Amino acid sequence: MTTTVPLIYAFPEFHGVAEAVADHIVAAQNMTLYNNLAKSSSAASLGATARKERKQRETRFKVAISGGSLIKILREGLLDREDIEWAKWDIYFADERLVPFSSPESNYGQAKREIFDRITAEAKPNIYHIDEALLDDPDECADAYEKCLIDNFARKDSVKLPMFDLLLLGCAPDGHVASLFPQHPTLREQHAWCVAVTEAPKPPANRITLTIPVLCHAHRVTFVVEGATKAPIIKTIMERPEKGLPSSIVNDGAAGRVTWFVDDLALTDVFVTKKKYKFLISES
Ligand SMILES: O=C(O)[C@H](O)[C@@H](O)[C@H](O)[C@H](O)COP(=O)(O)O
Repeated sequence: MTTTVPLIYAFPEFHGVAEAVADHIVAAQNMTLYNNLAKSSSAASLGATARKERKQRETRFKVAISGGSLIKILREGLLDREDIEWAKWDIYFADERLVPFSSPESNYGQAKREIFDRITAEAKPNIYHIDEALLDDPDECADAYEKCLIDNFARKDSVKLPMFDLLLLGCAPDGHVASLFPQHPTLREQHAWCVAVTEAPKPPANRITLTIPVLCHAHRVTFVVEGATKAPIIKTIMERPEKGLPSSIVNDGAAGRVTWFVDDLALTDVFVTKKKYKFLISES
């Protein structure tokens, strides 16, 4: 297993993190839209229709988000900003809990109430959520969501894995990421883009999740982690990658493309060894 020096954005006081995460997201948005525009304009060999289609597809910012406390941080950081081009965003879910959207447990439901419904921009982002009619059939639900990804990431153009421009992920105290749980068989999935999770150790038991290959293939992966309850797991992820926790697998698998936004409390246990880390924003 490779050892990498994690990039950690560390905050002595967490109230600044929503803004810092938002700055990071806007930088990623601008870079993606600018680069993709340049790329699609130079695709001169394509026919006019193909060029138009490709341009429409490529000049979008493709983001996947997980649930939990991340949603509130995104709401705090993103809603008041004017430099977010919501109309060019395609928002997917890294995982979803199979409960009605009206439930407080629903990732889409929470994101809708906290963020999507409050976007004042005239042009809204495209939101890709699960099919609520398939809640009782986890496999069908996962297959349908994978089909949605295939349609939008054009597997027919021999795309082997979808490449999100940005993943925004939380990390749970047990080290699970999206809905990939430690030692759960879904962790070993190598081919599917999206799978059903049943008997999840954290309720609700039924979920769907993007798989490790998809998470590790993203252009940029961002973890946002706060609170003292996360301190032990942050230490384990940073210092014991051989334990193979889901978050460690993504941290290693996307090495060089991963950034962590971690508050002071969650860093308590690694501060003693902080010289090992590259702190981009440190204690000043
Ligand atoms: O649906 C889920 O369970 C989430 O997507 C999950 O992966 C979440 O990101 C972590 O559990 C962290 O959640 P907290 O930030 O709320 O601790």
